[in-house]
Parts: sequence; structure tokens; C-alpha cells
Amino acid sequence: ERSTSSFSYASYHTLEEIYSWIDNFVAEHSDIVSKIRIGHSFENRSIVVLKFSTGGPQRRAIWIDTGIHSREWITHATGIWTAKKIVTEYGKDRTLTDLLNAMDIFMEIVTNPDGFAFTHSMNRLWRKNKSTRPGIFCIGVDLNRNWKSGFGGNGSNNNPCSETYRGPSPQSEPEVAAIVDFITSHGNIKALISIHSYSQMLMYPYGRSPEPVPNQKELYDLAKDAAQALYEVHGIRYIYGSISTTLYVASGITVDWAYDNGIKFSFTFELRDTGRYGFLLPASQIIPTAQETWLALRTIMEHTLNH
Ligand SMILES: O=C(O)[C@H](Cc1ccccc1)CC(O)(O)C[N+](=O)[O-]
Ligand SMILES: [Zn+2]
Repeated sequence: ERSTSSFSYASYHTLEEIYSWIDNFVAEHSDIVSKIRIGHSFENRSIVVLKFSTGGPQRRAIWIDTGIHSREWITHATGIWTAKKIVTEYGKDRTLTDLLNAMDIFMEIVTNPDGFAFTHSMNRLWRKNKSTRPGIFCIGVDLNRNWKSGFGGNGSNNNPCSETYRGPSPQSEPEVAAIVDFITSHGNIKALISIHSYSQMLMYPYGRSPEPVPNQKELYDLAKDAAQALYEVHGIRYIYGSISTTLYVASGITVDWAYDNGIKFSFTFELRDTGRYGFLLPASQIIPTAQETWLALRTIMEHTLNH
């Protein structure tokens, strides 16, 4: 293995370190991983997605994103570890091997690169992207309120200075538009998993209203199984349910858009912890968090393969 073997999966990394890890990782596993540039951020950084595939065009696929909120560093770190786990387990883990023999996995690790760079340079707790508009004095849109489904509803804010500022219109932000364009043109995404921190929750649509989705029972049972699989690794308890009933009402969110666009297995994770460290989760918890999250992800992916 070349230089990803010197990469510390137990540390947090800068944007530059993650981007160079991605290039080394793709080079070392070019038989199964490729890199797709799906667009650019407001400040013109490349937006890249890892594609894990063992064959065929346009296979059914699973989408995973981390880092849509830049301060949630545990999510990028979990994404990196998970990417490595996928290539390590292919050919060993029966479930993952069956999955990749039939489906593709797309993973966007740095979904908000401008915000992420800013958390390293200026403000560790920055959440939004870094877009600016004439006459508006506050910076950034909450990328988890900018999606077309339920845009402008309760649990999103019209004030540009708000942490949940929805933006001037749906998909106004290039970071969101890039994903919408990619998923829409792919047309065969069967599951979407959008990873946040913190609270230790596993949730599904809707965020915009307490109204249950048509396959609510199936999603509840799957979330229950996934949370149990996660618990068995290190004894960490997650709560689960629909976003609006488990956490709060939020509108214009990733998973509501995915669900409304035919992706019936849409989930969002809130990783460790429950507030002791919050967004400043110590690096010592990266690998334990990633290990337990993997079992939940594998549970969801296995269900998607078989339904
Ligand atoms: O408000 C948010 O976007 C998430 C909760 C959430 C996550 C997914 C869909 C709807 C809401 C909470 C968080 O991860 O951003 C943590 N936080 O409030 O900073
Ligand atoms: Zn978040």
C-alpha cells in the first residue's frame, strides 16, 4: 500500500489532507474505486464523490454523504474510515461482497468543502457553506435546509444571519445543486444516508411534518435493527424514529428531498456523542464511532439490496 498506509484514521485531518488521501486511496484501489467530480463549491473548490463498483453501468446504488455541516468533523472522519472498510471487507465480509457484486456505493466525504476549510482556518464551529450575496451581510446557507422538498417550511429560517438560513431559493447553493444533478441523472439510487453529528440518533423522513411516510413501519423496523447492530459493538445507544417526531421539525432537508424523489430508504445519522464533547468529539473516539456506525450502515445496505 502506498501512502494511505501512513494516514492516521484515528486523527482529524485538514481539507488538503483529505483530498490527497482521496487521490491516494483511488490510486491504490483503482480496481474497485474511482473518483467523480460532481461540481464545485461557492469558493470554487472541487466537489468529489467516491464510486465503489465491481462492474456494470448504472447499477442500483447507495448514496452516503458526510460533512454537509462543516463543524461535524466526526462525520468526515467516519466517512474516510468507512471507505477504507469497504475496500478491506470486499471479498471477506459476505454481506458487503454480495452488496458490491450487485450494487454501487457513492460516497461524498466533504460535502461542504468551503465551510470545512473555514472550520480549520477561522471558526471551528462554522456550520453553513460560505456563499455571499450582494447586500446581505451575513455569510452562508444551511445546506440541510436548501433542498426543494418542503423548502421554506417550519424549521428553516429566512434570515441570512441564522444558522438555519434556507437560502434565497431551493438548490440555490452549488453544493446542493451538484448532488441533485448527480442523483437525478443517475436515476437508480435506492438508498440515501446523510450523516451528521451529534446526538446519537438514526432517523428517517419526514422532517418537514409529523405525517408518517408510506413505508414508515419498514423504516422504523430497519432503524431499530440498525441501532441494535450499532449498540452491540461498543454499547452505544441510539434513539430512532422520524426526524420530526424524534428531533424537531426541519424543512428543506436532504432526506425529505431524497424520499420525495423515489429514494424510499433515506436515513440520517446523528453520530456521537450526546453533548459532553458535542462537535469537539475527541479523536480517540473516531475509530470506535466508525466501527459501530459501520454495522448500522451495513444493516441498511443489506436491506436495500434485498428489497
Ligand atoms: O438541524 C440539523 O440539520 C441536524 C438535525 C437534522 C438532521 C437531518 C435532517 C433534519 C435535521 C442537527 C445537526 O446535525 O445539524 C446538529 N446541529 O444542530 O448543529
Ligand atoms: Zn448537521
